Amino acid sequence: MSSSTQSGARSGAQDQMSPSDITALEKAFQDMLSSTQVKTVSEGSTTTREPAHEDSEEFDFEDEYSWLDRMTPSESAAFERAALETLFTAEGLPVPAEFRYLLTSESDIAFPSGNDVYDHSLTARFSLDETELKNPAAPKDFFDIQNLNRAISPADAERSDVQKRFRNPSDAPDPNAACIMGFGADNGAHVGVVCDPRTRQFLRAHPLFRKPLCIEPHYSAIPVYIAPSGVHADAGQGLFAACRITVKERLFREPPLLISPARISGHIALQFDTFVVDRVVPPRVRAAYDALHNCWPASNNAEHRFGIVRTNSIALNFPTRTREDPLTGCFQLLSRANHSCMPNVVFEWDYKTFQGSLIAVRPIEAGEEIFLSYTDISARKAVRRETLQRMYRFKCTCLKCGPN
Ligand SMILES: C[S@@+](CC[C@H](N)C(=O)[O-])C[C@H]1O[C@@H](n2cnc3c(N)ncnc32)[C@H](O)[C@@H]1O
Repeated sequence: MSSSTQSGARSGAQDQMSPSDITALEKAFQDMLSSTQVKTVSEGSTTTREPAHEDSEEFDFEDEYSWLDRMTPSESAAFERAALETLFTAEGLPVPAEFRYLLTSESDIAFPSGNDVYDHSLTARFSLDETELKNPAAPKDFFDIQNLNRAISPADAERSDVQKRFRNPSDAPDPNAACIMGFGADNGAHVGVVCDPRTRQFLRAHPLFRKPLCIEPHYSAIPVYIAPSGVHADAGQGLFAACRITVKERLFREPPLLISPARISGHIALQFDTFVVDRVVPPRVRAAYDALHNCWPASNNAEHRFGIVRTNSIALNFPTRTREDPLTGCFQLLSRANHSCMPNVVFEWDYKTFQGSLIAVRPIEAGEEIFLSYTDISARKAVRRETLQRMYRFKCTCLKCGPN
């Protein structure tokens, strides 16, 4: 499966954008494409260009934006429509409804950072909205987890093994997961978040709250592809380098599909089905989430969807949470990386831009599988094996562990 085949349904987020938002976004995007300036990111205090390749002297625009040439006919059509739309606005004419999309149902085009409309770059100003942070009122536009309870019928609950294993009336309400919210563009959240009330307050104050979240670079320009893993016959899919990747290169950034606490009660676990189905997340996100791997046995959809969270979540450091009690994220691409105790990439989460990324820790050749470590690689083999078996249900046979 290639990364572009995963991006199925139309993004609800983009559907809901106002014509002026779309125009501004389109203009910024066009400006960015025609710009001769290389966009910069700051690493700590130093501002540096993010290298496409360590060994390339000049930034190669043709190469960087070659995905424009590789657009499918429907993607091109979407661009044409967007251009038309810009014309309508310039003429002061109402924009016909059929032009109100920048995205097609097949495309998943996101906007590289550095534009001045939705700037997700690391140099962008980051300031939490103080009024929102001080606002004690429970916002109306969030689901109260208690209200979702009714979505699980008693019959379903009775049948569910998850229910039998975890459900305990004293679990509710779970302080770790008292609310469910969408984070991302208005009326079309890109990220579904299960969190505690304090985190909810922080997220509401985040500069990107209700803004479209972007994927960098565009999916078709990301130097990885998804294919059956070579690590083990049962390992499912894996991520592979599409070209040579140099050490310290950041492969891509992507926002999570879903965020949830690492420790979660059975009461909340059972809500995952409803949560994902109940349109808390838009169709694109739901489809991407459902396509992820589940290593846990499941006899119904609730168990299956909870299994996906358990299989694919990566710890994210949030200002509201401790290292011992983190929130975790499931990612469309990132979560496809398999484990090795000798990884070739590390994971990095940036709360400011709301994106996770993979960074190469050594050169990776084209066609080589990309591996993350799911556990503490300084721990003894027996400890690593036990952790991986307990949490991810596989026996690691990487070079460091050996076959036995
Ligand atoms: C986050 S997913 C990784 C992507 C997954 N392989 C897929 O098909 O989408 C984690 C699951 O992948 C499998 N896996 C990851 N690393 C593995 C390895 N080194 N050996 C065997 N299975 C592995 C296990 O089933 C694990 O629960």
